[in-house]
Amino acid sequence: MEILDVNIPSHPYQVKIGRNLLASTGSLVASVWQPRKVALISDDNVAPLYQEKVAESLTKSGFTVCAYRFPAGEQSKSLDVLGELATQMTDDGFNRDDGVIALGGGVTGDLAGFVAASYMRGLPLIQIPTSFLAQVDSSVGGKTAVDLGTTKNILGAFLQPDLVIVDPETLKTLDQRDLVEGYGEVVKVAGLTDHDIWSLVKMINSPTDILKNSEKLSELAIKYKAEVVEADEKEGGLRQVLNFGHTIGHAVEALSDGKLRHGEAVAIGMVAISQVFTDHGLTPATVTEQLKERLASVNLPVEMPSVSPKQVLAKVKNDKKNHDGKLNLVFLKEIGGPAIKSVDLEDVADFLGLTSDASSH
Ligand SMILES: O=C(O)C(=O)C[C@@H](O)[C@H](O)[C@H](O)COP(=O)(O)O
Ligand SMILES: [Zn+2]
Repeated sequence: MEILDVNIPSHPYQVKIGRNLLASTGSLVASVWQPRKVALISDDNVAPLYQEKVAESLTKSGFTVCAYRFPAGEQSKSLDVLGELATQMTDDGFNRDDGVIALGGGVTGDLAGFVAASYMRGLPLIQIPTSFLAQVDSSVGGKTAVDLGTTKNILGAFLQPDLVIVDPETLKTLDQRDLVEGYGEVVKVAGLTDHDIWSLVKMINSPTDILKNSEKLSELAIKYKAEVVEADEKEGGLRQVLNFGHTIGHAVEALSDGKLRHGEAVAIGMVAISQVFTDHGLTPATVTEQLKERLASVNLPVEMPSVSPKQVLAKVKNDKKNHDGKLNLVFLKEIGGPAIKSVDLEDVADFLGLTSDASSH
């Protein structure tokens, strides 16, 4: 088992990575929590695969498990589903002595995380990510949220988990598209940091390669993310780099009406923003080409879908990285060299080339 420390000063915790760790969930959870009642939250894809096994292990270690499930998909990251889960927890008598465990992919982590953050103003949380996207990115760092209509992650809270358990065996049950979308976030980290992870990414050319290297990729991606959130937990500065590709990515994801997965939209968003900065002479063309080539090598989408630039612009202007009338855009000066450019909101359309419905990047 690999143990990574996330040394956030106010809330340090560990990420434990190892094959078949799900079977030992009870003892792992017991290493950070006294026996208590736990809300074990999964979607209806993951619940039939792992909920019983995890519940059994927790019960053996003295926990009382209430297993809840919700319909799979981004549309469940909603206030309605949040309310349904909280209602079940109220019916089952949950209070502040209890805890929430998110068992599933990115949607589950964000949703169950926000249930934990908001129920009685905060219950402790443990993340057990079962998708590649959640393992390499969303389970670490404490972002929790739901969407409002097509506006992504607009209601949420920072709640660091007490423990993250990563079992790479769960990736074997993912369909190819789910595996590959998570890899979009890995390429993001590789672009931001270079070093070992970019060297490994350069050798990956198929979903099989992703699966073979998933453990090492998770370890490297989580190590980098831990360093960033240790330095800037609440995204006041450095953490914004983790949003590389997300400004345009979130916009096209929201406008795709469920057709694009998060990691796919981020792949499109990284190439689009990188091309913008290449056009402005701030990102070398070779960097944009390399990003595009690495993403396309596993069949991630890299071209903007046909969406109205006006609609993209409206979404982009609503971005969380918008401060004091300026939008902070993350770009790469080189592989491993992220930077942030603040652009006045009134200049964003010109800067991004989103000026008319006839043109888009
Ligand atoms: O953890 C972060 O910080 C990130 O930005 C990671 C992103 O990959 C992730 O998609 C995050 O949830 C986006 O957050 P948001 O603040 O842009 O909603
Ligand atoms: Zn993301």
